[in-house]
Amino acid sequence: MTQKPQTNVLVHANELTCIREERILFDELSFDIHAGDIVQIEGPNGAGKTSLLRIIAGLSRPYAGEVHYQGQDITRCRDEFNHDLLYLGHLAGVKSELTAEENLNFNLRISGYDGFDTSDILANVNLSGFEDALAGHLSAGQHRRTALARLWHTNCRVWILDEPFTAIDKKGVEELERLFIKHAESGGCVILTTHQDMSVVSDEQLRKIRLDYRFV
Ligand SMILES: Nc1ncnc2c1ncn2[C@@H]1O[C@H](COP(=O)(O)OP(=O)(O)OP(=O)(O)O)[C@@H](O)[C@H]1O
Repeated sequence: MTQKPQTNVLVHANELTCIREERILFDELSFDIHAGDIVQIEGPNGAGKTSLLRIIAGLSRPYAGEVHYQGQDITRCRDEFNHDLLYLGHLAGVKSELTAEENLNFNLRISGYDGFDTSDILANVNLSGFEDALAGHLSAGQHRRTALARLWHTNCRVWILDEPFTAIDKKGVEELERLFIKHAESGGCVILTTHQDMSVVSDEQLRKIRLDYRFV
């Protein structure tokens, strides 16, 4: 089913149903995500938050329903959607055998960016002096920051971030929150999961979509 797009709806979830191991995680779930939205998918462990993010990102298929990007089913505008999508999963896509700088370079290049001063970008995430450290030798928080560094340099409008604050210290979380606000204000959207409360993004700026663990 193709929906008529509202002008500022970026992502539309249309009656999504997800079943895992014979358990219905969510059923006929629909929502719109607009330009300017910061949306937290919340719910207890195992409720289906990561499953929902992966479906929105087109990484896995729902049992039923579709995801639309700017009015088109994402299975029919995959190139355009992927071009505008930045997905950061649990495992964050950081290679332990590469340095922090090599990881960032790699991630920027596969997203089509080249020739940038990566040391400036790493400075944004407090990794100055660690450019040449192997990611495998970094602390958990520094490892995560290596993955997050690309957020400071992307033109992608849709950010889907699975637990971006994991292992990040308080100041780092606040910097990320400010970046989310800036991104939303410039016409993008952020869809994230976190078990932490946010302190910079206000209740008015944050939309929540709740999933509850179901017993069937
Ligand atoms: N590919 C899969 N195959 C089978 N079961 C899966 C798969 N992916 C997720 N599940 C199951 O679906 C349920 C929801 O998992 P999911 O990772 O989406 O939850 P979550 O809400 O993100 O949890 P958490 O807060 O712990 O990260 C879990 O019971 C999980 O074991």
